[in-house]
This record gives sequence, C-alpha cells and structure tokens, in this order.
Amino acid sequence: MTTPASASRPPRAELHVHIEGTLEPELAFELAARNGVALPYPDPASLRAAYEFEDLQSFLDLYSAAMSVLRTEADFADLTRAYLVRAARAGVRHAEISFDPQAHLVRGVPLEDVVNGIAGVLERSEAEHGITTLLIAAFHRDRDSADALDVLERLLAADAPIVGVGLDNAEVGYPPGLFQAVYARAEEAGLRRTAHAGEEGPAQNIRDALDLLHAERIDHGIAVVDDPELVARVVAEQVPFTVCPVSNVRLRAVPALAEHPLPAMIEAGMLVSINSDDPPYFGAYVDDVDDAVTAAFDLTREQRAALAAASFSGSFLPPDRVAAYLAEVESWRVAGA
Ligand code: HPA
Ligand SMILES: [Zn+2]
Repeated sequence: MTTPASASRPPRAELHVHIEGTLEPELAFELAARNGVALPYPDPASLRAAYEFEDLQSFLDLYSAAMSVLRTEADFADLTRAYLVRAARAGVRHAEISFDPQAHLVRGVPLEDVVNGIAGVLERSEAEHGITTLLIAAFHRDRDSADALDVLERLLAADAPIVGVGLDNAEVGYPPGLFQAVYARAEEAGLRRTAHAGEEGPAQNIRDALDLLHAERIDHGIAVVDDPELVARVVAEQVPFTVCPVSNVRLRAVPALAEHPLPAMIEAGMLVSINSDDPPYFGAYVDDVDDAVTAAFDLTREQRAALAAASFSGSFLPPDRVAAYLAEVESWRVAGA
C-alpha cells in the first residue's frame, strides 16, 4: 500500500500522537456503556462541545477524566484500531504512538492489559492499515520520577514492545532534570528518547531535555524561537521537533495559527514535522493540520514535501525504512513539480 504520487497529500509519518488523546466522544460513550462507567455528559455531542480549553491544564483535566472509560485490553485495542483507520485516511504511512502507562495504573488497570491491547493491534497495523508503527511509553512529569522509574522497570521486565520513552503532562514547574535517572535507565536499556519541552515552558526546558535527558527528539518545542543560540544548535544537530500547531492554538500556547512560530522554525532550517497531538480534542487529525498550516502559511509543495520528509527523518525507524519512505515523498514532490 503506497501513496500514489498524484495524491493531494504527501505520504507522512505522525510522530506525536497520544493514543488516549485519540478517543472520539462516540467511542467514549460506547466504552462507558460496555464498562458501566458514567460520563458526566448526556451524549457525545455534549462531550465534544466541552472541548474548549484555556490552557494545557484545562485540557489535561478533561483528557484524564475521559480515560475512565478505558478499562480492558479490548478497550485499548478498539481505541488503537480507530486511530489507525482514521490515520490511514489522513495519508499516514508510519505512526509513533505514545501511551501514558501511569494514567491507567493509578486507576487500577493492569499494565499488561494496556500494553497488550495497544500492541496487539499495532502488530497487524502494516498488514491491515498500511501503516508501520512504533510505541512510546510516556511518563507524567507532574508525578514523582521514582514512580516513572518503577513503571519503566516493569515495562523492561515484561519485555514490552516499546521503542522508546517520552515525557508529557503539565510542563511548568516540572523541569526535565527531575527525570534524569529515568532517561539514563532508558538509554542504558537501548530505548530511544523523546520529551515534551517548550510547549508551555521555556526554551531552557528544551536545552535541559537535550543535555540532561539525552533526548533525541523534542515534542512541541515552540519556545525554541525565544533562544537564537538554541535555534542555531538544533539546526546544526538537526534535532527533530514534532510540532502540533493546531494543538498549540487550542491550548492557547499561541494566540492564533497566523502567529505560530512554525514558519520561523522552517525558515531557520530546523527539522520540523507537523502532528496532531490529541486529534478529536483539538478538532484536527494530521491531514486537517496539514490543510490548516498549508492555508495559513501558503506553503508550497516543496515546503509540504520537506515537512513530510522531516516526519520520516525524525522517526525512530531504521535508516533503510526511512530511505524507502523518503523516496516516496520525493516521488510525490516531483509529481507536482
Ligand atoms: O500536548 C500535550 N502536552 C502535554 N501532555 C499531553 N498529554 C497529551 N497531550 C499533551
Ligand atoms: Zn503531546
């Protein structure tokens, strides 16, 4: 299953998507009924209408509450399958999907049920949806890092099929340095490393994620533009940044798409990809994000191809897979030249 070079969208990878953040209101109600869980909204439309956020925390509150419907291995499998079906329609060829083990452990959902539910579907994703996938375990930065380390040890002991680790949830007040031991352990175990940084927090968090956590990739990272020296460094090192412009607007990290630093990041020569983050919550899957930024910044086919190419170059795939996908992006680029 390859993307026809004549398609209106380039083949792309999605590197920044939280599986829990792909829960559509309709599925939330279906799972609530199946599990006998009450949601504090009468129907899916009312839940969707509540997706108006002031900041990251107001989103995290609703996002965490909605997770109460995810209880069994089958729930996680259904959630994952629904994302892959929609992502395939968006032209996604490769997805690096995060999940938040601690969000489920605190609710008494066994780690194996979460991992097996997601991973069981991902295993068949290439054959059934034409999407290669990798799984990332993300830790909550607003929880004790000892808990993150404990969960990491459990994932390693269970030989969970994860490619790497991430760091998410509230950023301000929880600097990357708190998670040095967790990331050192992940690195020692041969895991890849990404981290949310510079979403609501300062550019220094990006620097610390690189220097203290040895992060190989930065999620969001929009605060980088406040620090020209750091921009020069991440350009020189070609550190991948997984930017989520619609998420940033919906969580009011930037006032409007027209004021988003994406063009400045591209102009500087950074390795930037565009991503959805939590699609139903922000009303945009990655194809919708692509449409929005293409329109807002009048992106050329060349620029769209560069963003798509960066999504593969910034992935944790082996070099031969990256090269094969880059060739597909190149076919798409020249087909419209
Ligand atoms: O954008 C985000 N930031 C931090 N944590 C998150 N968890 C889901 N989405 C996000
Ligand atoms: Zn995110």
